[in-house]
Amino acid sequence: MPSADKKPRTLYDKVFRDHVVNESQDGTVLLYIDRHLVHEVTSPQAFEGLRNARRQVRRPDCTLATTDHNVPTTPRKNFKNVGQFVEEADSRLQCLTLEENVKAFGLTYFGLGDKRQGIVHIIGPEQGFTLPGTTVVCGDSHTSTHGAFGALAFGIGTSEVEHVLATQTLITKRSKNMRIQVDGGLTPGVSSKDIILHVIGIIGTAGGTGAVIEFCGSAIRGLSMEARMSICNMSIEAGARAGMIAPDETTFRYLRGRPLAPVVDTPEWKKAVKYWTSLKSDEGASYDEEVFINAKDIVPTVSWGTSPQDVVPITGVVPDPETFETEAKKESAQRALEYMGLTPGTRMEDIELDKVFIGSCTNARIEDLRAAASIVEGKRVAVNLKRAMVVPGSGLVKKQAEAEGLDRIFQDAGFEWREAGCSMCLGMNPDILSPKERCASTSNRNFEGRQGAGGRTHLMSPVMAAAAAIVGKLADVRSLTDQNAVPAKASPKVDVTPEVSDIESDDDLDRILDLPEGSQSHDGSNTAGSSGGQTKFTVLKGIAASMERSNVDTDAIIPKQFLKTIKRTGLGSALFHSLRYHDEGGEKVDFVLNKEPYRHAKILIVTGPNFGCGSSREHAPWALLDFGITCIIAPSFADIFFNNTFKNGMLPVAIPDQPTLERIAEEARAGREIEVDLVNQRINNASGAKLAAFEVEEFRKHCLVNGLDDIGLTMQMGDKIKGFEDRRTLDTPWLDGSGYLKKDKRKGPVQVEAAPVPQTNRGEQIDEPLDW
Ligand SMILES: CC(C)[C@H](C(=O)O)[C@@H](O)C(=O)O
Ligand code: SF4
Repeated sequence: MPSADKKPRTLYDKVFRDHVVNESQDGTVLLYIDRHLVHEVTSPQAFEGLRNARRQVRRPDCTLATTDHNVPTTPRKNFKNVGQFVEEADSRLQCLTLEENVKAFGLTYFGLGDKRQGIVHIIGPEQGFTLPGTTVVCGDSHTSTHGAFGALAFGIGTSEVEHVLATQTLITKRSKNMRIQVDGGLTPGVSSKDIILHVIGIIGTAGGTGAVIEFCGSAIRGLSMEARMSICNMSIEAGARAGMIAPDETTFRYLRGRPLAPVVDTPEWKKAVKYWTSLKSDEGASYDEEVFINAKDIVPTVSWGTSPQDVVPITGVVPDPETFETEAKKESAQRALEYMGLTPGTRMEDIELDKVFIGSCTNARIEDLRAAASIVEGKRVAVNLKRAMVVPGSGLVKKQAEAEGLDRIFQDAGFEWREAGCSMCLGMNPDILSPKERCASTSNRNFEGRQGAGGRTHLMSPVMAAAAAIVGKLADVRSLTDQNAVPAKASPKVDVTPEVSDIESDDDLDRILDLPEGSQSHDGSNTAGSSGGQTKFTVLKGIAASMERSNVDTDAIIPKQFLKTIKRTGLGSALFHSLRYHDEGGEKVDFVLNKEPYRHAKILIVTGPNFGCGSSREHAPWALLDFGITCIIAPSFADIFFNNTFKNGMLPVAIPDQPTLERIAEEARAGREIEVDLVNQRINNASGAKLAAFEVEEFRKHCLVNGLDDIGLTMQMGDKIKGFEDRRTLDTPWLDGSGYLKKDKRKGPVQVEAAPVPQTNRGEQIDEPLDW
């Protein structure tokens, strides 16, 4: 709740401050988590951890689970159960494991037989589970999506999933504040996906590292909630911890009537709206970084390379690596072009495609499908395409699209119309690209092998993907539509003079509370633990392997096919899989970890920045650990990866000074051992002479040196957490889950058999079978 303190604060500062359970002198914060989304890939090991420690889920009423990554998107007409439906054994095991866990721990679950199932980041907002001013986490990097509501939403690793399940809190630190202001009107054919691709093109995939980005400005204000979600979704591709947009009338209108939002026109709704309206940055709040963009400069944008920052206007050409500033950038562009099978100077519009994918948590909401359908209506998919598919983000999006006849439009044009899931966004399910196949995709990552080993991804907006499907090549949507008008359904609602107003008085609030439905679619008792538990890290001496790469993503550290395990161990042989092995099998002799003495490396030195970017998969540190590497030294790290390493008794050391890092790398290249002394925060050569000093947060060091399990430590703060929860119940009663769980006076919230919610988020009755 707003405090009397007058220091101007940002939106992020406010939401963060409202969730502090405890703050230590070194700035380590125990943060309360309001909403926890769970999926099958990043939760099995967390539930196993709970079982091993005999812990319960603290707040089942604030936890919502679904299955999305592994699920086939084939028709579910004959669906009986997951065991029969999911053919691939590892995928099946992961889905079944989630089902066992949600039953055992009493969680609400939308399984494959439930129309509310879908991609975790689509269903949270759709259900009203995601609310302004909340903290939202999920073992998934695109949790940033939920920031569109003015929530502080971020991805976490599996150890942190376990921590939240057990304690409903996380141990964290304050992030920096970054503001990206986009002003003016968007030109025809340009959508929110183009805004975010443009932004990432400017600030780069490490541009937001360590920061929470607040998106603001008239262009952002003019966007619908769904369009805002696409922007916040990809803040992680900009390296940020989270993305946020201040809630406004558009937000409140979207939330009206959602099953888990406060009921409209009740005192609770009024109280909630009043609080939500206070969630905006104060006049004069300061930011560590600011970027200003004129919306007029944004054109339909596509990616050419293997990083989301590799973007150009569709009217542009494939860039020449020689024009890049540094040797490292030249090399990485060269490598990207080789992988993508592209030649510098080729017009983007001349690039022929094999497949088109419209889907993913970035762009598989109803407005995305409407926009794409408006482009393909009455046309045919180009004959050169092997496949064009539309994968709605949830069962409810699918149902709504069918009610509007969008499925027919797509199918008549030659698209496949599929069931909800992550599908070809990352290919953990049967929807994948074959090697060298080129795909126009509305997803968010174009990393090597992302959509299938050897597959080539071009990122773009739904209307651009639709245009590409019709032309058979990357295409400018503007050439398929009236140049002077935004096609009726082709772009999210854009309002150059947005209807944003400050709420200064009770009259203003009343006006907001009276908002009509509007034109927007309505889509839609813990065992106290003791701390003890992990391997201690004090001094590590050993062989170090050196890699000369930048932006090494977690997909490269451990590709998706290895995420199907339900264990933490056994991933070492798959570490850096595509860098380490040939497609046909057999080791690549040049790769450092295939050479002696580096096969026995205990330390990894990476000379380029932003190691571990992309996905939140804790499988990345698990694979390094299983290989034998417990310390990684690099100029900088992506936030989630950095956190995940500590949770596994590993030490990431940031050495931003390039000459110092080079000195350490030289020792490694010479095959000499190095020594990482955490206690004294020094890196030494084999004979003990100092090569570098390094920084490490006090609390993290304390846990590593003493081998402490932070869940156990947090549980010792049970009283403080309980106190916070009591206050939360008074201040924001709508956050105690009531939608799917009933409360028992003695036991607190307990799970009940899921009865059909009275209404879907679009107002119709649900009559489909529910899982339980
Ligand atoms: C599986 C999950 C950990 C991962 C993520 O965190 O992003 C996935 O959703 C992805 O998009 O790569
Ligand atoms: S990015 Fe792709 S794989 Fe990850 S949650 Fe979104 S749709 Fe699923």
